[in-house]
Amino acid sequence: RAGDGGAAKAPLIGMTPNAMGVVGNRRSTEDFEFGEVLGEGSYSTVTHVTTVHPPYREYALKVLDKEHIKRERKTKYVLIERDTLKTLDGHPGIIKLWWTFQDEWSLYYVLEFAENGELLHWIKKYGSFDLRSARYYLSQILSAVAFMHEKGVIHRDLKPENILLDRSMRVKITDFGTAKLLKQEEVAFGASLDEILSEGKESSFSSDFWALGCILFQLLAGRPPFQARTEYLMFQKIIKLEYEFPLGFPTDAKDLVEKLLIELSNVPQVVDPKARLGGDPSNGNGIEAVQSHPFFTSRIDVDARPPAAPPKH
Ligand SMILES: NC(=O)c1nn(CC2CCNCC2)c2c1CCc1cnc(N=C3C=CCC=C3)nc1-2
Repeated sequence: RAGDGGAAKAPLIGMTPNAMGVVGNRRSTEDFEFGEVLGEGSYSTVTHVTTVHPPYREYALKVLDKEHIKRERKTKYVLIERDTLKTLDGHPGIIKLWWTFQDEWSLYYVLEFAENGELLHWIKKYGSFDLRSARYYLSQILSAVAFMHEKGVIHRDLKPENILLDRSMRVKITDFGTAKLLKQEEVAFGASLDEILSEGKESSFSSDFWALGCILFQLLAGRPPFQARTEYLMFQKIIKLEYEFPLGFPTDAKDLVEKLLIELSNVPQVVDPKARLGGDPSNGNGIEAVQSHPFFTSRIDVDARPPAAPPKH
């Protein structure tokens, strides 16, 4: 480090803030040992990596192919994901983007590693969750969604595949490549924002609430509410609200699912987005209405525990 005065100005050796403003001292793939591939997209691959220098840390390294991004005109989505993760930095329920770097061929996102993978894996492993476990997971997902919406981010693809679990089985939401990041002035609109957005139903906050209803159903039923052989048949079931609760589905959970799964349907009495739980923030029917629902607040007698942290894969 430089002498008097210089120390304050001289950057730490080998440590410079990147575009994220995050000081990362891993500037190339040489700094990582590559492990298993965790997931692949049309222009990216996510791999479990460990730093080769101490302190040894595990990350999920997302490698994005520059040529493919340009060819497929995906630059906008790449930037939305980066900016969204930067905007959401700091919430424990959202995968953290530690830093980024690039080389001639690729962009690299150094992301938090969620050791226990997808929530969907554990729903399939256990068949379905008990009420206490469903509340454990849904309350963490809701906390992350509340934070996202407060920051003007709509995920738009919330599902058990994109809800990851860390080594302590804590929720870590990922995959913001299709998220909508509202401009500051749009976020400033606050309560009336949802109405502006609900013209384009696919991009309003309510699409995340719909997803919460589907996730809660799946946690307790062990299957999604809507299943069909084709997308067209699926869409028909959704707009007609054609789904059935299995016998024994808990009452409070049933009520919450019914109140969340009314947004995208065209059932006459619910065309108004305000009819949906969470759909009218200006009248106290915002995300707080979901958080204060009896599903989260009523006593559960069953002394069930969320799935214990499982043995390593
Ligand atoms: N698209 C991504 O950004 C992404 N994709 N994955 C793996 C996907 C596998 C299919 N379902 C969605 C996620 C990740 C991330 C973020 C960062 C991230 C962090 N930890 C894990 N962990 C996993 C552990 C075991 C199996 C799968 C993923 N995965 C990811």
